[in-house]
Amino acid sequence: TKFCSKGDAAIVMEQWSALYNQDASGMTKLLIGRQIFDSLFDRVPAAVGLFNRVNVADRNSGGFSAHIMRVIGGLDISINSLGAQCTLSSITSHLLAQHVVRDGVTKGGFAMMGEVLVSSLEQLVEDFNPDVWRNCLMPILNAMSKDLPA
Ligand code: HEM
Repeated sequence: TKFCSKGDAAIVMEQWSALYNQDASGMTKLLIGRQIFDSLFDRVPAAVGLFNRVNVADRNSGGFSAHIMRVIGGLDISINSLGAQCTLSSITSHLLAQHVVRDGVTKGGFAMMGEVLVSSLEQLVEDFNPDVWRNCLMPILNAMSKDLPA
């Protein structure tokens, strides 16, 4: 299997930046993130409880909205670093460290997040190619979760 070739990375970065860029309003970014979390929670209702600290009980609250923006921001800088291996690996190891300390966060949860991202982005990105996106998202998510429990 070939993981995220330069050509794949270029497509993903370009398609991502068409969706998530400086012209997209904060509200648009929040809606993208909310859709991703809603579909994660639809598939894995048990995951909701992991986010009690950030007021997941009210998904429109400031606390949960701010959480969504931290996550989507982490995804954004990761995708934007697909062409820069060193930068990407320092970002993913930082994100890994931020998750290792959270009880209940698992590799399985990240695998599910990968599927959720692909199916949500499919509806938002023009000319979406799921294989290309998988090739590039999986290494990011795997690196972010490599020391988590299964
Ligand atoms: C695209 C994948 C993901 C990215 C980029 C991401 C990014 C982040 C970021 C930036 C934070 C804030 C860290 C901090 O301020 O300490 C965070 C917190 C957290 N993440 Fe993730 N995350 C991802 C996926 C997941 C998944 C799949 C789970 C669980 C199944 C998860 C569970 C959590 C939890 C429980 C917190 C702590 C919330 C709190 O502040 O109480 N994350 N994540």
